[in-house]
Amino acid sequence: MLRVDNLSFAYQTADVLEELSFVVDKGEHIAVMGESGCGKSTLLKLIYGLLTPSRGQILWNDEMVRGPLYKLVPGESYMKYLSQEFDLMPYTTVAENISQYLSVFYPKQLKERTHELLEMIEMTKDAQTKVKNLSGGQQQKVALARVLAQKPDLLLLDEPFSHIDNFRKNSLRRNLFQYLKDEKITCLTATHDHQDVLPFTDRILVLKDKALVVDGGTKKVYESPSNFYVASLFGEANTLPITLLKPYGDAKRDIIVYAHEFKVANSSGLKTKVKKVYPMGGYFLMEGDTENGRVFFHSEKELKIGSKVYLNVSIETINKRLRELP
Ligand SMILES: Nc1ncnc2c1ncn2[C@@H]1O[C@H](COP(=O)(O)OP(=O)(O)OP(=O)(O)O)[C@@H](O)[C@H]1O
Repeated sequence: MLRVDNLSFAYQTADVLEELSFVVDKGEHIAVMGESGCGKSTLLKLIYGLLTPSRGQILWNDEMVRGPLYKLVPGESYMKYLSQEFDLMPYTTVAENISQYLSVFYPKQLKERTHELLEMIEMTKDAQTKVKNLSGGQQQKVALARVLAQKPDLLLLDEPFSHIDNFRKNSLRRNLFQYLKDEKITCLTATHDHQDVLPFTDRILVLKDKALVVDGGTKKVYESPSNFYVASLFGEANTLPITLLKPYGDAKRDIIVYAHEFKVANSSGLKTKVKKVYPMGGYFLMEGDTENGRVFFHSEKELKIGSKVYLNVSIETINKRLRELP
């Protein structure tokens, strides 16, 4: 179990994290989310022991994680950290990079393990290619395989798929997170991409203004975001006075509606004038004007700029959001 207690950290004089406390159970998958610069990477570096907390402590199975003031070589053997810089050996092969930390005294196991990881990252054909000749996305996959080689108990991933194309990203995510679940490897993933989060994590930590503002189950955080900042981590969201959607509602309350939760109708609902159209492949993201200001919504059909439509939200969604309001 990972325990973070009252953790604070400052670079020189600038405070980055203040009094964070949370616990992660063995085998849990956690997403660390928040706007750029909110301290996601810093938190992972603190947990890995690359930085020393200003206050508070980090414990893994009741053992204190030692920062660089106490250890010459940072990091504990039971954990691995995949940073945004891949830190590979460019002039050696993919297979050599992956097996770098495996024991040469067990050549059979070394070969099998390397092959298993090459299969996971779908790069068996590139085993003998030198890393310097790989693309950024391929290097990121090799770096990922390398941190898995020794089967860590705790894995810290910083934007692990940021360089990988969508086509391969999806299968890599499925392979990786299934493997981590099967092996009961605890994992914290810092990410901006909700597609890394919704299908694969158990819980979400949201950072804002140096603090941990949300610690909750993934489904709950997504379905009942506590505010607009949290909802925006999952895509286009809107904040609307409840009266615009439900005439008998409490006039002072706003609710959050994701763009995909609106249903477009020809009459009755929130009157909206179409302003902009963004083709998204399977649907159109629309920007519209209402009496309350700008609104984002999805439409299956391309709507004409300047046309008037009416937006509706299901009563289940409204009730769900109202229940969760403080
Ligand atoms: N080595 C450093 N020295 C001084 N300030 C730093 C250093 N590294 C990061 N910072 C600052 O600390 C804050 C948190 O940075 P961090 O990289 O942890 O954010 P992040 O949430 O991971 O951002 P991103 O999503 O863009 O990767 C930022 O304001 C950043 O400018």
